[in-house]
Amino acid sequence: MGPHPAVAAIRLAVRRVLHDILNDQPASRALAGRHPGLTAERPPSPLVLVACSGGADSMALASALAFEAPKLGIRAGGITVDHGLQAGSDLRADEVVLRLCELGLAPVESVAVTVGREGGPEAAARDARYAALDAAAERHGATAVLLGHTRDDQAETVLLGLARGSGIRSLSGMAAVSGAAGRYRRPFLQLDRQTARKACMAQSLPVWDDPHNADPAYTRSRLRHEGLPALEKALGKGVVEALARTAQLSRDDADALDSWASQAEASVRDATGLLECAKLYALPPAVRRRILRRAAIEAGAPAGALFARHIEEVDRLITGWRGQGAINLPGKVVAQRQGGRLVIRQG
Ligand SMILES: Nc1ncnc2c1ncn2[C@@H]1O[C@H](COP(=O)(O)OP(=O)(O)OP(=O)(O)O)[C@@H](O)[C@H]1O
Repeated sequence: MGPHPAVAAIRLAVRRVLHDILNDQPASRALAGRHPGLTAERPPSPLVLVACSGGADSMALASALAFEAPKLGIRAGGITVDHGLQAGSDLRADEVVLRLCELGLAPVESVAVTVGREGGPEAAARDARYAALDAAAERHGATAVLLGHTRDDQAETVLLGLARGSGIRSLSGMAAVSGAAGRYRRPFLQLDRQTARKACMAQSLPVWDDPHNADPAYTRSRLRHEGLPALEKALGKGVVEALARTAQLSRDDADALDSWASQAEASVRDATGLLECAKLYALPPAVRRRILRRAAIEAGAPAGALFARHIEEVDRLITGWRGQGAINLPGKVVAQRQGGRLVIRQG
């Protein structure tokens, strides 16, 4: 008898990503060159880490990694991050370490982090977590780190972007591959949360439900427990899948527009490198605003603080010129129109 369908599904998702990781590896000769002790025939086997919170998604991911990696000659380890936000979180992290070891993963490590305040509690925890995962990947020489985001997480991310009124880049949600040198991989992005949970049950894997996930103080939690169920009730069950598809389509569109903007940028600068308003005016708004955004960031505006309304205001210097004064942007950056040129610089 084959494995439970949910277990088969999580394993297949992980197997595909492991194949991608192997295909993305530099040729064995190049590897052996960097490790002089090794011959071209025997490159070191790559290490893939799973980032595991102990929740159903990442426990399912860990179990599938432990099952699939050895068959492909890949070493599989795990990292759990202790955010220190709840009493006893250190004990919980120890428990996750134990479970990952029981799955046969090695190395397994728990990393304690200090969560700051910047950007709110969710963003601060995320920043601290990724910094710790990056450091762990470097320390262990890992080729990749797997994250347990599911299709449901993707749908939530798309909805949050939609509600913020930001552009298609934010509707494109999370990438299947991201981070430095494509370090982060999300094998479950096409898989629903229920499947991950069922796979844990079928394998008798104990899972931990993060109370934050159910805490109505968190926007994402409200969306998960109230927003999406209401949408499903109104629009039908396929809404999560459709939102995930929206993410993929938006990503392709956003990539195309970004590359259009990169190409167009050179053609709208004068000999001294300043942006020419008439040439900017002739561009489609989506391309023009991308160029403006990039120029503002280049001048020193922090990307995270630069919102659509800022760029719209700068855009009005081009499309609605009536002698406006300088526009202040985050990071003490100032945009102003001077004799048919747009000057964006730190003031
Ligand atoms: N404390 C942690 N330690 C290590 N990795 C984590 C931690 N928290 C989250 N992650 C990683 O980030 C992914 C997404 O986390 P998030 O908290 O958004 O989702 P989740 O629904 O709680 O996931 P899970 O069910 O796996 O806990 C997780 O699947 C896991 O890979």
